[in-house]
Amino acid sequence: MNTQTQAQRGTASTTTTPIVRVEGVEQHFGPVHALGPVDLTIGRGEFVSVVGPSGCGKSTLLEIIGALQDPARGRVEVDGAPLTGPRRRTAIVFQESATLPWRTVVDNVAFALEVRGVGRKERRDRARELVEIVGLGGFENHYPAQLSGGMRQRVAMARAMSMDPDLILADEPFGALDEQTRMLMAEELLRVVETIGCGVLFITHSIQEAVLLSDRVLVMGRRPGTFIDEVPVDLPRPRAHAVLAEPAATAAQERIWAQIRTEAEVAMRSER
Ligand SMILES: Nc1ncnc2c1ncn2[C@@H]1O[C@H](COP(=O)(O)OP(=O)(O)OP(=O)(O)O)[C@@H](O)[C@H]1O
Repeated sequence: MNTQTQAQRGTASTTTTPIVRVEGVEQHFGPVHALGPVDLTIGRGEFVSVVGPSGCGKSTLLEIIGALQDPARGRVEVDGAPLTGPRRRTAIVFQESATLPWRTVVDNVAFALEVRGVGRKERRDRARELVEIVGLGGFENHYPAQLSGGMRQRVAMARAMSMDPDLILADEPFGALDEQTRMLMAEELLRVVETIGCGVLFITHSIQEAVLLSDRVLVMGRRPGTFIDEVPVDLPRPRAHAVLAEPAATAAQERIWAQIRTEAEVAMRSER
């Protein structure tokens, strides 16, 4: 896949080495061939989404790139080096990212900095800045139980950002939120990613969300998942929801839907 254009667009680094390079990656769980083989390149500062039917292997791919599981076959390079274990600058955000219930919002965000040995004053200052960025200003001293699900997910996002990530791996991060909060969070994420310029691998079931956020959308076929289409999203940035009405956005959504429709139908029938 040609990611040169996106790699050059990236602001996080002067080098054009992609942040992620995956070659021939496969996963098997006993007799279950869960994934691949897949190849994938993510440029620096590039936002890539993966959509595909339930159970096709999307989370498996993300977990392999996050070093949460080893692939059965293939190679993964992050930031130009073979992946040997979890990386400090890879931030992972899940649907139900855990917050620490006994810590306030600001102390939850400061936690990753604390683990890295950053001094108390510096980490609190940085955490307050991030809390502000994700729109939780005024809630610094609240505890997770006093927040809505959407607000807790913002805490998780701020904590991920506190790690100064060059790569964010997000697995349905807004999947548990209501539609309205989800839309607001997607715009928030856009703003954050456009500010820090890191690479993103984003897994979603929402074609609309994928088109709104991404430079490219990869469509995965049913299990064992391989990429069956790559849809570039040629829309200017910064973006907001209004861009979804543009012809380039509707064309991209229709193309993606046409690709996954058959896959999803077959996958659904085989689950029955
Ligand atoms: N640890 C495991 N042991 C056995 N099978 C697994 C394991 N993890 C995943 N699988 C199987 O591998 C396949 C791919 O799973 P994965 O979670 O990656 O799919 P997905 O595309 O993320 O699904 P969804 O969209 O429903 O979240 C599924 O059939 C799943 O049941």
